[in-house]
Amino acid sequence: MASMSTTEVEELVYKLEQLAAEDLPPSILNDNVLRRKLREATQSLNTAVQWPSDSVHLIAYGALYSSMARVGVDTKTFEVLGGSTKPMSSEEVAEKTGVDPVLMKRFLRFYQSFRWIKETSENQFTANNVTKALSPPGGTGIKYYNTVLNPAFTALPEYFKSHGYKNPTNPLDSPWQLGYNTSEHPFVWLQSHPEHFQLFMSWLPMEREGLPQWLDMFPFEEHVARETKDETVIFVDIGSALGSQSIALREKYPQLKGRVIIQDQQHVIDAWTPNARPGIDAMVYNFFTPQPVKGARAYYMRNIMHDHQDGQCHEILHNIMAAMSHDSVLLIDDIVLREVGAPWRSTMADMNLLSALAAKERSQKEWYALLESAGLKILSIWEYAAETGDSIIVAKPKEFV
Ligand SMILES: C[S@@+](CC[C@H](N)C(=O)[O-])C[C@H]1O[C@@H](n2cnc3c(N)ncnc32)[C@H](O)[C@@H]1O
Repeated sequence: MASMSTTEVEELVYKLEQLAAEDLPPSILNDNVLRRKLREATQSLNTAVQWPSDSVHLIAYGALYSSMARVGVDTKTFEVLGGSTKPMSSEEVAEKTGVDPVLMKRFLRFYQSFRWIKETSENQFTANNVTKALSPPGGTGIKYYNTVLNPAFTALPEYFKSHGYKNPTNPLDSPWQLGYNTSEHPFVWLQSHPEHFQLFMSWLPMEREGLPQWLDMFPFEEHVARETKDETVIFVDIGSALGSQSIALREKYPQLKGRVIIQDQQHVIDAWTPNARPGIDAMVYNFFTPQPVKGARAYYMRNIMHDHQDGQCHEILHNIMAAMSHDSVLLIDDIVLREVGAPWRSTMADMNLLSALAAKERSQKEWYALLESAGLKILSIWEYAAETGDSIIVAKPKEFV
């Protein structure tokens, strides 16, 4: 253990306070590695200095954070503060949001204590990076988790107790069904709950906001789309939702020749239609049935495999493999869990999948085992966001390698 004198620790505290007093400089914010190191080091230190009752309170109040964030989003408190160029008093925020001034004062006191907003002097508040993250469009994430997933999260203890602490593998008997008192699969349930479906669709494209994206790193044109013609199908986005990654691909390579196709269930394609983009074709398709688009350059799935157990993944993969040609690659965009020291963003995602779909994130070993057993060979894995372990897994049927 590094030994530091009391004076050295005081100097460190002073330096950290200086650093935190203003917005961090671009030299830190734009350096992903340095930024992550600082985040992790301060988090470890923060944990190490907690008194026992701090730890209990910070963890036990989890439900309150979610609810209070939701209140701030619903009342537009974060948005109002984020939109102001100067600090505001609680009365001013109350007037703009229509909240009782006494209540607003209590809200703002709470938010500043957790550093979701900044208190510049007595009764003067301003936005910080967290306030901005909770303002539109990011506040959608708060609504999504608070509305759609909290019932499943809340059901976890009772679910595990009543299921003998066995690893859930049946998507029709997961914490979701207990929390919602339903027997339906979540993807079916969402079809008859428009508010929840809308939140799901809105949140998906924003989930990785601020982190590096796969197209920043993966050389798509060089690896997948060389010498294409107008009629070449270059990208089939299977289970695309509203096509965020197909849109990103078109924006990154506006000159690229060839067709981009999104595929999803009927109600999702219906939601896409009013916002359809040129250069992207939409198709209703159930990935448990034979893939109708043959010989595409890339079959891409983001966050699809992680929604399913291995048996269902095999079905989906075999449907794709039967459509692939020598020139085709499979691109799986999912988390590859680190064997040691998995980051919290990836373990949260894993518990989220467990709660909603009795599904899971996979480690590198699990990915190799899954794809090998389906008859695929992994050619490479490109980790593009160390914060989450998000990666592109490039694979081909063994007979084409
Ligand atoms: C977790 S979302 C991922 C969406 C998108 N790929 C993304 O990363 O933003 C899963 C998607 O799979 C779609 N889906 C679920 N079951 C499907 C099926 N049987 N056939 C086609 N799509 C399906 C859902 O409608 C949803 O859009």
